[in-house]
Amino acid sequence: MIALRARGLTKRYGWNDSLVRAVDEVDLDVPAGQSLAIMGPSGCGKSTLLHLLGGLLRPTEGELWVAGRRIDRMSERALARLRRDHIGLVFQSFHLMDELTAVENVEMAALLAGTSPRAARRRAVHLLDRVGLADRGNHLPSELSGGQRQRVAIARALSNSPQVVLADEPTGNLDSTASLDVLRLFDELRASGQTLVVVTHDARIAAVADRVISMRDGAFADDSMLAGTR
Ligand SMILES: Nc1ncnc2c1ncn2[C@@H]1O[C@H](COP(=O)(O)OP(=O)(O)OP(=O)(O)O)[C@@H](O)[C@H]1O
Repeated sequence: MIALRARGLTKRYGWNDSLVRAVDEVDLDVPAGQSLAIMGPSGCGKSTLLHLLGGLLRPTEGELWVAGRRIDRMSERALARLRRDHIGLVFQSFHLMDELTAVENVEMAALLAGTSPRAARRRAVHLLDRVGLADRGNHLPSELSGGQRQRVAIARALSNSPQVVLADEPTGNLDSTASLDVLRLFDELRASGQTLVVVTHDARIAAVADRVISMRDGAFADDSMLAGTR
């Protein structure tokens, strides 16, 4: 099964002299269970591509399927539902709610999706345990280290059992010890068969991915499958 498929995916900003082809006719197939790292110099289009794949940005041209659904012309309402039900998002700056505890941050999406409070709490506790934070559920984000906050954000991203987890520089704000914790977690997710797309400058994250794509000027410059090496 293909989790993500893009054909001629293009995102342009501006026009005439100020035209930027942030993503330029990209073709991509990510089979379910594959972990993919996207690398490349600043400004090459990595974040734009990830935002397109997550239905957070609309392409200027091209076709895009996520979890078997064509999304490039989907209504905003249907897109919001698709993000809620099938996509997990992890950002560089965590995006946790400061006034909610770790467990409340993780259960929030399930509650909004209509899961019962008891089931949402049970799942959130399970996910915090999975990311190694069983004893931090009642802490506020301000009481957690950067690495712990990012692990809470990853637990939250997993709360809807997403078909695809998309992460934009998940270790970008972390020191190297904290990055290592997040890296181990991504490696565990990869080993468990979670489909993952991670935009990263961190060669250690790329080293644990099944496949690494390098971008240059909005297009793929190099695509290496690391299959067989693990
Ligand atoms: N909203 C916008 N309006 C105009 N241009 C934009 C916009 N967002 C991004 N761009 C341009 O699109 C190109 C790709 O940007 P993008 O953020 O995707 O790159 P990136 O590879 O993720 O960079 P970085 O590694 O620095 O985060 C850049 O030239 C950027 O200036």
